[in-house]
Parts: sequence; C-alpha cells; structure tokens
Amino acid sequence: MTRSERQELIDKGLLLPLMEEFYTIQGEGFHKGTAAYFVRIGGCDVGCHWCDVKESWLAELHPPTETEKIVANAVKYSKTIVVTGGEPLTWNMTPLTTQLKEKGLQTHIETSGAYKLTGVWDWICLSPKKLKLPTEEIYGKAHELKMIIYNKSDFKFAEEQAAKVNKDCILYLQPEWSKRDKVVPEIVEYVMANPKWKVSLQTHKYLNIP
Ligand SMILES: C[S@@+](CC[C@H](N)C(=O)[O-])C[C@H]1O[C@@H](n2cnc3c(N)ncnc32)[C@H](O)[C@@H]1O
Ligand SMILES: Nc1nc2[nH]cc(C(=O)O)c2c(=O)[nH]1
Ligand code: SF4
Ligand SMILES: [Mg+2]
Repeated sequence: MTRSERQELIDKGLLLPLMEEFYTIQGEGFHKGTAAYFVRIGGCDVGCHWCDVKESWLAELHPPTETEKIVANAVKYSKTIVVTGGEPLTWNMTPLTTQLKEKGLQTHIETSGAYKLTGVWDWICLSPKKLKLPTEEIYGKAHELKMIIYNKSDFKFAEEQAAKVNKDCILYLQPEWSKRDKVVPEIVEYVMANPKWKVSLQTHKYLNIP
C-alpha cells in the first residue's frame, strides 16, 4: 500500500491508530461496574496537563488497524464496546461503529467532544475540556456529562457545560486522580448542595484493573 492509499483509508475511518484493547469493568460514570471491551484509539491534540493516557497522544506511534479486524476481535469478548482514546472523534467513527452495530453490539464512546461527532452510538459520555470546547452538536446528544475536577474553578466550568446539555443528560463530577485527596471532600460538599450532580470515581484504579 502506498502512503497516499493508506492516508485515504485513515481519512475514511477504515484504518484507525489502535493503541490498545482490553476486556475490563467500566470504571467511570453511569455504566461503572459493568463488564465491557475497551478499544483505545491513539491521537489527541487537546493537551490536558493531567491526562492519564499521554502515551496515546501521538497517532503515529500506534499501528493503523483495519476496523474489520478491531470488530472481529471485539465481538469475541463482550456485547458492550467502549471506544476511547486519545480522542476518538479525531477520526471518522462511522465505519467502526456501523460494523459493531451490524454484529449486534452496544457502542459507547468516551469523548471530549472537541471534534465533529461521527459514528452510531448507544451511549455518549461527554467530558468537555477548557482547552478545546465541544462542538455545539454533541451537547444535544450526550447521555452523560462527566466533568473532571482538578481545582475549585472547575466547578464553574462544570456548571457552564451543564447549562448546554440536553435535559436527560446525567451529570457527573469526577475527581482528577492526582488531586483526589484534596478535591473529593469539595465534590462531596458540592453534590450535597447541588444534587442535580452525582459523584463519579475512577473505580478501576481502586480495583487495580485496566
Ligand atoms: C483518557 S480520556 C479519553 C477520551 C477523551 N479524550 C476524553 O477526554 O473524554 C477518558 C476519560 O478519562 C478522563 N480522565 C483523563 N485523565 C484523568 C485524570 N487524571 N483524572 C480523572 N479523569 C481523567 C477524561 O476526562 C475522560 O472522561
Ligand atoms: N476500567 C476502565 N474504565 C474506564 N472508563 C473510561 C476509561 C477511559 O480511559 O476512557 C476507562 C479505563 O481506562 N478503564
Ligand atoms: S482530551 Fe482526553 S485523551 Fe486528550 S488529553 Fe484530554 S483527557 Fe487526555
Ligand atoms: Mg482511563
């Protein structure tokens, strides 16, 4: 395959830079505690300084992989596939998710929403970032909003983002992992005072699983 042929397949979303895949328990948000197969696609230029998967950022480090291969493998493990990254919406998610749906699987995405929403999704977890705000379209479609709290100013940002999502969207505040000892008590107090919010923890990190 020539470079330009390969680039064309990447542009169409038929090849994706696959970083890792693993069968685990969804640790965060609404589906926490539920078994799911995770597909982590490399490439992200949002640049969160506290990102817990910085190794994912450079797409070139991850092998371009056929969506058919990803699907044929994923179907062996679970009825629920969580697509994450990196930022999965860097890429055209339509081929991957269409093929997952053809196999009867549930498609979930973890996204910052910073790029055009593509793909067929049963569940959208939107986790907005100040550095690159979500596109307008995704606010109406997100099933859960998961705001990361690193410091007190993040509560204000969380409220600004909550004002933009649809009325059925479930609202979560999740402590940034390295700041958890400081921010968990602040989140607890905030949720008791503002009960439209719920707490989300990265439970997989407490369980010592991927
Ligand atoms: C690694 S990101 C990948 C998906 C997408 N780029 C995004 O940010 O939503 C997966 C989830 O982990 C969250 N996250 C990343 N680093 C974190 C950290 N240090 N503490 C808590 N949550 C974190 C993100 O906000 C997102 O909800
Ligand atoms: N167990 C587990 N649950 C998760 N929920 C969201 C994750 C992510 O990195 O997108 C994640 C992850 O990396 N592991
Ligand atoms: S948008 Fe997601 S993957 Fe990208 S830097 Fe932020 S947390 Fe990490
Ligand atoms: Mg993670």
